Amino acid sequence: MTQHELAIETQGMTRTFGSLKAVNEVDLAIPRGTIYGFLGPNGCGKSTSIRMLTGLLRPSHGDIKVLGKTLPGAEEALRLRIGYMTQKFSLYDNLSVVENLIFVANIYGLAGKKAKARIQELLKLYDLEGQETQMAGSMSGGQKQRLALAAATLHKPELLFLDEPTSAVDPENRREFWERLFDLCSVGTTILVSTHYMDEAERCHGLAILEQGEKRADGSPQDLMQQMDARVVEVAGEGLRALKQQLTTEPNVLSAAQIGSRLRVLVKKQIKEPLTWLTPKVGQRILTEVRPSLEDVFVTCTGGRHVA
Ligand SMILES: Nc1ncnc2c1ncn2[C@@H]1O[C@H](COP(=O)(O)OP(=O)(O)OP(=O)(O)O)[C@@H](O)[C@H]1O
Repeated sequence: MTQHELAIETQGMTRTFGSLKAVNEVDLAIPRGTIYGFLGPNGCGKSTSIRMLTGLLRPSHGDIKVLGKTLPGAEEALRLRIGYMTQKFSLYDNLSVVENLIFVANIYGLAGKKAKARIQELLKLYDLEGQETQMAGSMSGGQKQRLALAAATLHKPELLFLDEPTSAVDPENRREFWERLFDLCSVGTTILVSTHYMDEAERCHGLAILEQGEKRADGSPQDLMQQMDARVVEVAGEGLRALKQQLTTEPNVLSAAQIGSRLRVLVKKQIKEPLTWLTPKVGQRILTEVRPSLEDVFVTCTGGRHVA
């Protein structure tokens, strides 16, 4: 892939805080026009990575190219080309919906008729008509999120960074939000979104699994599931809590987690016949090999240390 087709390219991107390596030697190659996810638990370095890629934080070392420009150095040139929606609602609670949007428009040098027209367009697009004069602080989580997305995209950025954008909204609003992201993507916007939700990560074209500042895996959700280093077996029957305790002591079992009335067991790939291998360990219970999920990939990549 040529450089022009990549929205983001990093080699060895690293950021330390004292002795802590918050982001450690991360390589990325994110194609333009895609939705790319950072999946990982709290503290794995998602926000720190995004802050470096937006030019807000200097890397300790490593090469970063965003929309073909080198960071640090091109912050000002990139300012109008990228959008950033932070983890916390970053607009003014005591300004109205329209006042917030006018404020953001001014930051991007948009005023007068042009600003007014763009704001009207956004109010319609993000379902905020009728709420123009409402104080942002009094809006629901879903409405605030739509307003924040309107603000982050007001200047029609080519590249949009979203840091855990849906942590404060319910499943229905999350779903709707993702539909909006695909609308933006369909008109050419590249989106980098961080999340700790598996279902969100599964919607991305590509994703990186991050843990303790390091990239553990990278690829499309489908490829990651297919190439996983473990096989998945579900066990149905009695006494699953005790069985779980027993199986997690096995070195070849990466994890065993109960899902309803079944125990989902991840067996290392070096065991060629997981069903045969497990049979003597589970007594009369019923075994079925099932297809991996992204959550299984995540657990496998992180060595079973994190169970979402
Ligand atoms: N300015 C800072 N000074 C010191 N340590 C920091 C700073 N910013 C981040 N860290 C540390 O770097 C690590 C990565 O933090 P980061 O915020 O990037 O994680 P995250 O994956 O975004 O998690 P979360 O979702 O909880 O924000 C954490 O251990 C955090 O405490």
